[in-house]
Amino acid sequence: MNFVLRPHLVDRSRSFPVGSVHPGFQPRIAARDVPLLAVEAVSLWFGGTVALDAVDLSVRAGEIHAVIGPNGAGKSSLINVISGLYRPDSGSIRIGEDRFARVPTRRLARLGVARTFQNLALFRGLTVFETVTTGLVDRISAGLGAQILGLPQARCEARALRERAEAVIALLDLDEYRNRLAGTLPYGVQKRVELARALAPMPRLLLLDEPMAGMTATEKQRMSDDIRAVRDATGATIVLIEHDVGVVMSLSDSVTVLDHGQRIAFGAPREIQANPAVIAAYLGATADEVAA
Ligand SMILES: Nc1ncnc2c1ncn2[C@@H]1O[C@H](COP(=O)(O)OP(=O)(O)OP(=O)(O)O)[C@@H](O)[C@H]1O
Repeated sequence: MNFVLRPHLVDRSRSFPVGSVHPGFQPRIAARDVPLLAVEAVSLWFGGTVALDAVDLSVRAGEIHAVIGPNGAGKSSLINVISGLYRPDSGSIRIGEDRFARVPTRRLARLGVARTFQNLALFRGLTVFETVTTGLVDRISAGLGAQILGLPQARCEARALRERAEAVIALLDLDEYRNRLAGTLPYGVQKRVELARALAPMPRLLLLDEPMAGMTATEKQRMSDDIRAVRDATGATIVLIEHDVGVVMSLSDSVTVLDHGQRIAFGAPREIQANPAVIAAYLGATADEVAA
């Protein structure tokens, strides 16, 4: 992998149209029409409970794709299958050119996949900068001896990783917090730090399990802006679970709706909003409420 990072060029005030990539980052895949992720007829059972029932999903490179559905619909199970935590009972997962019956968790970083979890999981004793650099551990190739001795290769690598962390901190506007203990920051900022840590290895596929859970409306708006900025700056493909329909409709390029483990709808947010099955099954609301 060969990323070029120019943190001084990371400027969030610039707007990058879909299909372009921020000059501070060079992602591995930037082609938009190629499906980066394909979930093919995946089923997953827990005893007698079907969590995923022959679910298909296809996400093009550079898209923001939302997975929605009522409680117990299978959303987390789907993310856990894509990130290799669960082995599906049948079906396959394709990431880029590679197809798996079970995604190998140990190869996730090399496959260019990173994820966040529903619950915050930050080390309380680490600063924001240190937390972000923990996302880069898999990127260290110099041996321990070379690091201890400060050999040129190790020094060069350390500098590149530091620059990587700096670029992410700049992109997510975390500069003012960089030396603060991550666990002491307001909840919304901690979630941003978590996003920064996941982004640090420059994944081509970023899986976000309820990144806005428990947030106020203002924090959600901020997180939406951040997620969009990440996609626009890095070209990463983003799959996220979110309950707030308003957020999903304004943030996503495409949406999958699950109910009782089945995919009941897939399409652009506007189509989803008007889909009677979605309104009935997931939202339990009127079309007007969905559109609100
Ligand atoms: N580890 C597990 N063991 C047993 N059953 C499970 C497990 N994980 C999920 N399930 C079951 O699988 C189904 C799908 O659960 P999942 O957590 O994927 O749904 P979800 O859409 O993410 O729900 P929520 O919005 O409440 O987080 C549910 O019936 C759930 O009870």
